[in-house]
Amino acid sequence: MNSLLTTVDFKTLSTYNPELKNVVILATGGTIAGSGEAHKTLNYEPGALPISDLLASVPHLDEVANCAGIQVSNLCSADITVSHWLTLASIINSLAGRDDIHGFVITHGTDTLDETSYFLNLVLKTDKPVIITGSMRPATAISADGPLNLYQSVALAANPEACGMGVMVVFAEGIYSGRDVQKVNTFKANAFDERDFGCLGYMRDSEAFFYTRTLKKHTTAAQFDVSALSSLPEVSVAYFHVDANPGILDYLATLSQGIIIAGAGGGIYSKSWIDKVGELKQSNIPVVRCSRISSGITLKDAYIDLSSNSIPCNSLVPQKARILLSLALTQTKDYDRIAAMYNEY
Ligand SMILES: NC(=O)C[C@H](N)C(=O)O
Repeated sequence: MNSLLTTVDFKTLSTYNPELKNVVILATGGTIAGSGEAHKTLNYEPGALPISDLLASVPHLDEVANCAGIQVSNLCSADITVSHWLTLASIINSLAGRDDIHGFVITHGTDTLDETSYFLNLVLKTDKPVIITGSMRPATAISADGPLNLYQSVALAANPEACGMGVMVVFAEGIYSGRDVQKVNTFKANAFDERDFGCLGYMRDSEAFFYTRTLKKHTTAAQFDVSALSSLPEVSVAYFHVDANPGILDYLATLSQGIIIAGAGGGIYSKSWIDKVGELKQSNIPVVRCSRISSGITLKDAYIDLSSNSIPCNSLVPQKARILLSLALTQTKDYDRIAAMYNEY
């Protein structure tokens, strides 16, 4: 058993209130734990402050839930690895079985938060709320946005309405699905949105207002089980552009068991890439087509899928299509089965 699990004991909290729900906070780092000069939001150290400081910075948090923190890592989210994902999945899947734990919040850097959200959405085996949040301004900045994001995430994690909704992201008073959330601005505090679909709802103070839910499979309905894995099949992303060298695909094939192409328009690429993708199919390296455009869908297309050599991604962005292909490859290399997953998830 992971030694971090034994540290979760709500009754030892000086503020413990038996009337409230119990929420576990898993801290991974990011700007929400960043430290620097108050007026410099560009130059700071991400992942510098411990979870205890983050919790202490949120007034009235002990009125919405009893919170126990676990420091999983403390780094910039560009340094998150599959090993961190497997650790998060294993901790949450283990703790979710406890009757005295009602929800989870993960604090995370915003730059790869969309990827961690989708991965966990596919591999967690719980209906209990799992909320991911972060901040755009470091904890030490003027008008730091982390404390409100954390306050509202804990409130949502303690809210029974959030059960069974899949992994969600709370950011700048919006509630987003882990499947569709994407970062849409490099520096503004309102940095997240959902591909084409708006958001699931809003947070106002500690109250949640839901308006919609995702129809795609997740958590307890998903078929993926990573509990026995220490790594995932390697999948790389190739970005297509005018006159792109098909040799890139040859190179990626030496590193990868599957390849995602971020194609132009509806996920297309040149004849030289079409030929190369055909060769990859012969070599048993599945290729999934996505678009480098951040909205719309990528479907089967007579021009590009001449002999069904590639699998269209439906509506996932390349970095999320990569996660699904990696998980799919833990079960199959069959093109039809993988294609079905891109419609289900
Ligand atoms: N706003 C942030 O959290 C950005 C930071 N570089 C990270 O992803 O860790």
